Amino acid sequence: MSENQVIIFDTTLRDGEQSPGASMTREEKLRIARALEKMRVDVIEAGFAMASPGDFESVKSIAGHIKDSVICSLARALDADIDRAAEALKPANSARIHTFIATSPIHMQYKLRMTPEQVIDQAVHAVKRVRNHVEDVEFSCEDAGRSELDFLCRIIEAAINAGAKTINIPDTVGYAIPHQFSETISQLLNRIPNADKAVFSVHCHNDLGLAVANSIAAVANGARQVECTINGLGERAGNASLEEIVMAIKTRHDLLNVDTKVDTTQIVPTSRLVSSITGFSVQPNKAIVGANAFAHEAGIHQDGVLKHRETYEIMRAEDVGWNANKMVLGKHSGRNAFRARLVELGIEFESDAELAVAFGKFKELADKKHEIYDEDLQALVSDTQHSELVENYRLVSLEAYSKTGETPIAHVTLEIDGSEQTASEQGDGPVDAIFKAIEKMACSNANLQLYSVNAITGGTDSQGEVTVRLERDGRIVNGSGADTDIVIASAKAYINALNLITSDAYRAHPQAADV
Ligand SMILES: CC(=O)SCCNC(=O)CCNC(=O)[C@H](O)C(C)(C)COP(=O)(O)OP(=O)(O)OC[C@H]1O[C@@H](n2cnc3c(N)ncnc32)[C@H](O)[C@@H]1OP(=O)(O)O
Ligand SMILES: CC(C)C(=O)C(=O)O
Ligand SMILES: [Mg+2]
Repeated sequence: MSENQVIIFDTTLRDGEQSPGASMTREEKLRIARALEKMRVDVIEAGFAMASPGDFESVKSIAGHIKDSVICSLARALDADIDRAAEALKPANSARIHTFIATSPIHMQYKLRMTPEQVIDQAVHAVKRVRNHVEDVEFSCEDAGRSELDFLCRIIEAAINAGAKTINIPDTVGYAIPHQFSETISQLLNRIPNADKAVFSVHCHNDLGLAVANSIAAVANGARQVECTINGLGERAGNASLEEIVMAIKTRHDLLNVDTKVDTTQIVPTSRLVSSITGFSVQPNKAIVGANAFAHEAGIHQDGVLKHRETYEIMRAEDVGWNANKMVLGKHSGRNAFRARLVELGIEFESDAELAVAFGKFKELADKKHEIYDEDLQALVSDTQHSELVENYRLVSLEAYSKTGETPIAHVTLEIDGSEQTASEQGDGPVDAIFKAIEKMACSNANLQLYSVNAITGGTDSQGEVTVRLERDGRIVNGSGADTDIVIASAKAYINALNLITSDAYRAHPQAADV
């Protein structure tokens, strides 16, 4: 292995599963292990064989099916744990046993109730026991982040002499700070006489939100294995997230000068798999795999990205498994992104003035809705492009009232040929009452043939698009109206149909009447 390669040790199936509520079945673990293998993760910690018969079977099953990654089981520094791990790993192509014991004063005194000398003896015994089963021994100093440096040097030297090939330095409770943690790694590598006989690894927790920063600081100072989990799943605030570690190493190769073997295009599919199996959703602003990680809504950013992607992106969405980056149209978007999206949808404006009108309507809509979808744009543009239509009827205001047990009533004010009129009507529902009130003023004698409502997009803040079909003297028109308020959308659609059916242009070209 090149000295510039960082081994990616995934512990989603062991430490990730220790996250309360994240327990997985054997089949689920196997699916995730297959995804990790496809991603070319070097080592998969498949479980803790001693923990339960189910975990034993999971480790065994993964060991039997996964051939391209090393399969590992955790074991306390106890013969029974180590033998159980070895049993579960029998079917593996390449097996590793990861044995550990706590080395911090607080853990040794209160949890293990052992002296430091006893802990060293037990660690050495455990490493030797593992060596009776497999060559590939990993030894961890649990709570190394709060352990004394001199003691770490002593126990690690002894563990390497006993046959440990990987020495893991966990920051078990997420206590470390990057510059301090990197100093610890440097000191260990410099002071332990046989340090060159083992790969130094780190395993950081995220209690202070520093798991990735600490891991990267350690890599910069000589650590060559990082233990991490998909989506940062793990005990309490989680472990260092695999996707962040791998992409930091890839993106800042200029600074770190190391590589991993990971196929980064598998990151997003694997993240989704872990999220769907555990039910732990990924927050939208999560680095790399969050829904917004490659999305831009701000007009200035969108403009920059459209002109030159790297102005606001340090990675390519496609490199981590997204289809592409995303321009989200919303209230912070600008004209350039608006126009670009419309061009993609095959919609072009004849003049800048027409674009300006549509953009104005878009901003009004964006103030009411979180996100504007393609269907919203299509409805909005079709509204704008029919604006050459002579508007004999214009909605000024409406009020609709409905209450259980009472007949709905609507008060509508229209501008008809320039002057305002108001009418009130009752109906079977608020929409029926509105249509009756409009008809009372318009006296179009048109027949309502169709009324349909579509939620343009999902969510209760979605725009409703209403279609109203009117017929008069054999002429049929479809009017449409869109609004976040479905009752207003209905009135707009009816009035649009009235304008169409009374328009000379449409009278001259009846085939244009369907919009
Ligand atoms: C930092 C980490 O993530 S460490 C891994 C944590 N993961 C887990 O604990 C998940 C799986 N664990 C389990 O299923 C159970 O705890 C088991 C099966 C391992 C052990 O269960 P039990 O035998 O009932 O013991 P229990 O969990 O109550 O206590 C742990 C015992 O292990 C001892 N112990 C803890 N770590 C080690 C170690 N590395 N080496 C040796 N003994 C240890 C404790 O001192 C305690 O011993 P005691 O019973 O003599 O006081
Ligand atoms: C078992 C060890 C490596 C661990 O998970 C930790 O210390 O956090
Ligand atoms: Mg851990």
